[in-house]
Amino acid sequence: MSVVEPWLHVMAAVIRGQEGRILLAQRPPGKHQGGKWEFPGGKLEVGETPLQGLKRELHEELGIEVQHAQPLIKVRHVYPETAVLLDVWEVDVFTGEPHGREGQPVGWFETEQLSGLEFPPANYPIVTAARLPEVCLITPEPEDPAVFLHKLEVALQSGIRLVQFRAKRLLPDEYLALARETARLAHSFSARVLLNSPPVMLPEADGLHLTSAQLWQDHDWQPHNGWLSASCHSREELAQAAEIGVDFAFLSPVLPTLSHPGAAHLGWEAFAACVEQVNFPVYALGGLDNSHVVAARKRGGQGIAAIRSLWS
Ligand SMILES: Nc1nc2c([nH]c(=O)n2[C@@H]2O[C@H](COP(=O)(O)OP(=O)(O)OP(=O)(O)O)[C@@H](O)[C@H]2O)c(=O)[nH]1
Ligand SMILES: [Mg+2]
Repeated sequence: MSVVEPWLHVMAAVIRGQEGRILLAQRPPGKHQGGKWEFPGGKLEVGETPLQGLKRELHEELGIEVQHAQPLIKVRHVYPETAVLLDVWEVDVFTGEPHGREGQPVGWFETEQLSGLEFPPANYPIVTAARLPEVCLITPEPEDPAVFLHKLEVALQSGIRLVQFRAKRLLPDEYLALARETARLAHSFSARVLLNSPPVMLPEADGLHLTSAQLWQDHDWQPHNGWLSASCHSREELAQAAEIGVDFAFLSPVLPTLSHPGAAHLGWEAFAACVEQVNFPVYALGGLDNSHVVAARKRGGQGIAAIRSLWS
């Protein structure tokens, strides 16, 4: 990311309503990026904290009072006219009926409708972050397929909506057969499945996940369908993931893990510093469970990913 100072600090909100629908506004025709859909918000004023600025903007533009909000993602983007830092928060509790107080059209959209709308160019990673859940299950090495699918169903019943199918010891045909079953079962819960380094990409998968070694291979990884994600363990790997155009990443190990007890880990401070340098969502991974979601969000992360703590 090029360093252009000063960044114009803009607060913007992913406002969640009933059934997770998201409130968008249309930018007035005469303004920068006019006519496009936006996450409501505006410029932070001198002396305001980000949360104060967010609350003020949403009151001014929509007439709502924010009751609860937490950081979702920060995106830096350089337009020919201005360099913006979009500081995006997720608002899940508010009072008042949102309406366009400045005459701008507003509407509620399903997350799946977002990719079909026209946004300012800076918004692509925000749309990804809005579509991704806070928690991602990474599957443990499958032993018996029937037992594996049963445990996967239990996880899906408990609310898992993103699964990274990881199976390093299966033969290619076994991998693909179980990956198809995993996608079929996950889709019946409206959950999505990323395939971790599959022998070939399957059309029924929702994304391709790369190992950190694959990041450095001279290969065009962009899948025809779905997201591209990657495993990273350092700033260098995150920068390389940005270079090849991943949609999001997993950064590990954040805390000590049971599988590698004595190994070095990043800690939350280094996690936050690494996340700050990229413009895409990053899941914290390593020694984490559901209770760490808030900590990950506070450090700029999308949420947490785990194997052990999310599997029965
Ligand atoms: N609010 C908002 N601004 C965005 C988004 N995406 C994006 O590139 N921007 C850019 O961020 C900048 C600040 O936005 P703004 O026009 O809402 O600022 P504001 O509410 O304070 O308006 P004002 O200039 O009338 O006081 C603009 O250059 C806008 O194009 C988005 O999703 N939401
Ligand atoms: Mg605005």
